[in-house]
Amino acid sequence: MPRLLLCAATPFEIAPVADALPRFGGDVEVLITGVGLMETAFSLAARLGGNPPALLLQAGLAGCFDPGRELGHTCLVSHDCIGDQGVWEAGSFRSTFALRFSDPSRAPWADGWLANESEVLRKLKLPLVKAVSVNQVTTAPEQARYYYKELGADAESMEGAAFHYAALRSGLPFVQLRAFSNYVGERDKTRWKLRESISHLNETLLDLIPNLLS
Ligand SMILES: O=C(O)c1cccc(C(=O)CC[C@H]2O[C@@H](n3cnc4c(=O)[nH]cnc43)[C@H](O)[C@@H]2O)c1
Repeated sequence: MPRLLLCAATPFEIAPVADALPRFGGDVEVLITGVGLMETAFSLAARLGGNPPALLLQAGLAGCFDPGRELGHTCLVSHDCIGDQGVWEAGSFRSTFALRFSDPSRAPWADGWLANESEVLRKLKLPLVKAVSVNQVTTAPEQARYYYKELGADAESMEGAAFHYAALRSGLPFVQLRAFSNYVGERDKTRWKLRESISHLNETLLDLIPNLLS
């Protein structure tokens, strides 16, 4: 019975670790959730409804908002949220919380965030960042400015919030690990650090997993 569920949106992001699974002797199970919030939420709900593992780990690439941060490096996500659920109106964004469609402090939400308060996160020696999850990869500068400067997010992904939500609703400890593959808004893939970030992500995972299992 696996003790750790390793989730990723695509098989490419975690291929080196998936190939090395036998070294964990059956303790690690891989779940490829698909890209985006909806597929991730459903995959996790379906898997966790059965025989849940003791710990959830999500690994993947992310866009980076901070131009001073070096691409390729890994970080852990302490807080995630849904960035683009709401409306752009008169030049500014109003979330469904701001529109009063729902309560930003109703569990598992805390002030509009899905926070990871797990002890396990603080024990790992990696930078902690806030992240925003989106359905549409950000290209508009005013939208990027809103996520970075107003929300205070450092990272952008398309699955993190669904993972935090499913883990919090299931009451399971969890860790979200991301490697910065690109600066948010950069659409020229030759300027992404795909190879380096996937390789760093997987090296970090191979270090982290034995720690998490010990
Ligand atoms: O083009 C390729 O060869 C390739 C190989 C592996 C992965 C990719 C991806 O594009 C991964 C998409 C995945 O990564 C997250 N991501 C990465 N950058 C961003 C971003 O700027 N904004 C939002 N999400 C980003 C996201 O979670 C996707 O699922 C390509």
